[in-house]
Amino acid sequence: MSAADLPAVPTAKGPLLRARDLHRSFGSTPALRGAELSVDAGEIVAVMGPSGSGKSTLLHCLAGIFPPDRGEVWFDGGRLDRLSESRRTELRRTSFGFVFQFGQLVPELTVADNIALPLLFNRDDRKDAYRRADEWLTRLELDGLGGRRTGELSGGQAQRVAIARALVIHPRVLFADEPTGSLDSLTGERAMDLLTDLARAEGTTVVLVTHDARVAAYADREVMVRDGLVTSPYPVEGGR
Ligand SMILES: Nc1ncnc2c1ncn2[C@@H]1O[C@H](COP(=O)(O)OP(=O)(O)OP(=O)(O)O)[C@@H](O)[C@H]1O
Repeated sequence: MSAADLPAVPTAKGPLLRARDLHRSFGSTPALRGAELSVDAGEIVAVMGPSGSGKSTLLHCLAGIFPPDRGEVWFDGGRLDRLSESRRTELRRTSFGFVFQFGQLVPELTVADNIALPLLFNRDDRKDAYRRADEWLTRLELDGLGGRRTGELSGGQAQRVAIARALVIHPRVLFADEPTGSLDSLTGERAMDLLTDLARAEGTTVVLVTHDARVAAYADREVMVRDGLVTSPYPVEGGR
């Protein structure tokens, strides 16, 4: 899906991703209570905040994993929250990459299979998909590991495979939720070095949820979520 398929485009230029007055509850538990966030193209933004403050829910709404109960999500000038479930799924497959803390790789498949998978889902040529997977293996310092099952990898290697798999489609936005949460600090720093260097080289926008200030320090900008609201920096004039 291209941005042209999204509903009416009111702005020629503006943030790539924007949340306006997002509300989302789970049963009687409010997770978001009017969250606002704007992210420019190419920006790396860290979303910080205490446990249970609504960070992951904000990320899930921004990525169209589920729609908010109320409020708006804009992507590339179009209303993401108004898309059908199937169009949101397609957008995630073609334009967004994801790195989570755990369990994102398919353990029965090899490292190369895992990285090529998003390309194969998008019906890319098989040979080309594996060639590109190979390139990303090198970029993530995983040379020689393409034939291994992902269950045989160290935590740091597995997380770098997950980063390669997220970036192989050249996503417009990379969503990362506690990407180093299961790693020791040195291994986590190496993963963050690679993630942010590659995102900057590719011009990929990154929304990074973390409670770790050392991880957030890799971002261009930090925002704080508290009690379902983005409290810092507060939205300022001109749409930010
Ligand atoms: N699927 C769900 N079902 C029920 N409640 C949920 C669900 N997801 C989130 N919540 C609740 O919504 C609130 C916000 O959760 P969320 O996971 O967004 O916070 P978070 O800041 O990412 O927390 P953490 O840092 O601990 O991952 C919490 O009270 C949480 O218990």
